[in-house]
Amino acid sequence: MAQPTSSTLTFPAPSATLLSPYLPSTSSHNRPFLTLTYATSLDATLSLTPTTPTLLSGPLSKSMTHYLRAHHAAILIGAGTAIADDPSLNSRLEGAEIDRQPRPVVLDPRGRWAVGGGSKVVSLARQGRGLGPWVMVMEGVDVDGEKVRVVEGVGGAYVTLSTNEDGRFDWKDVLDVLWKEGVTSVMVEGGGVVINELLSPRYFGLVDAVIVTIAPVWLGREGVQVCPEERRDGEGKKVAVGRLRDVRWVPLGEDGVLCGRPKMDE
Ligand SMILES: NC(=O)c1ccc[n+]([C@@H]2O[C@H](COP(=O)([O-])OP(=O)(O)OC[C@H]3O[C@@H](n4cnc5c(N)ncnc54)[C@H](O)[C@@H]3O)[C@@H](O)[C@H]2O)c1
Ligand SMILES: Nc1nc(=O)c(N)c(NC[C@H](O)[C@H](O)[C@H](O)COP(=O)(O)O)[nH]1
Repeated sequence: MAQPTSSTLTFPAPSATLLSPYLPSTSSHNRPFLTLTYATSLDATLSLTPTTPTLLSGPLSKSMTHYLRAHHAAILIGAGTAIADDPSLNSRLEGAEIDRQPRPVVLDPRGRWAVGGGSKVVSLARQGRGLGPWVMVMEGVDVDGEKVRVVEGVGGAYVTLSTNEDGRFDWKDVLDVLWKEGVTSVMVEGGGVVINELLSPRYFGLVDAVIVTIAPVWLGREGVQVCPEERRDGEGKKVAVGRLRDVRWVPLGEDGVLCGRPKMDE
């Protein structure tokens, strides 16, 4: 079988069938269906360091990511990933025309992401191969006018959102903004801060599906690790944060893809 190229990826139908129960369904709770997805090493690490783009997914699981992107209305990342990776945030799946492209959303409360004409996401939007990004910033932050011009020039927007005392958005507010803009599903791709926050006891219940690619490699210390805040019962005893139910393992090349629906332990 031909290896997928970076511009036109295909995802085999039998694998797509295995993933189908985890794809977004009509939301029954007035917020977008939220899929949390990422690739991790055998030591639960997302990247070698916070600023080192690290390819973990093999060709087939990379195609899966683009298949998933084409099945969500939005793709969301934190500013750390936007800065470290200069990601494309579009779907390069064969046949994913502009009407199947997800809306890129970046949580960037302080407006740190240096989004400019040379950013991949902007350049793809200019070519009609992706949508302009929505950048969520905190109230009162002074965003450079040139960045606003570039983002708005490709149909994106800077969106202001209130923060808590730690300068963080409440995920319910983030989802609320997206829902009001007509976004019915969002694929959250990372990075570490975002993933660990969504897996924390406070937000665990917001995640509808988890799809994790596990690559056969160890990255060692100093990487960005998936390790959410601990959870304690009424007596202060440590308990598991939660687990996945309706679990399915999908082998994709040398990677294993774990799918499930999160459930917080009673
Ligand atoms: N393997 C993978 O699947 C994968 C996926 C994504 C990123 N990565 C890697 O992860 C690394 C980056 O991870 P990271 O943890 O440094 O950054 P991150 O992408 O999680 O971004 C963190 C930043 O996002 C913003 N943010 C996140 N949650 C917020 C909230 N609730 N409210 C307000 N702002 C919020 C803040 O600015 C925060 O500093 C990079 O090396 C990248 O390559 C790997
Ligand atoms: N599925 C997956 N496998 C990986 O090995 C890896 N490093 C990421 N990382 C996710 C993160 O969001 C990256 O920034 C985008 O994967 C960049 O990829 P694009 O240019 O958008 O295709 N994701």
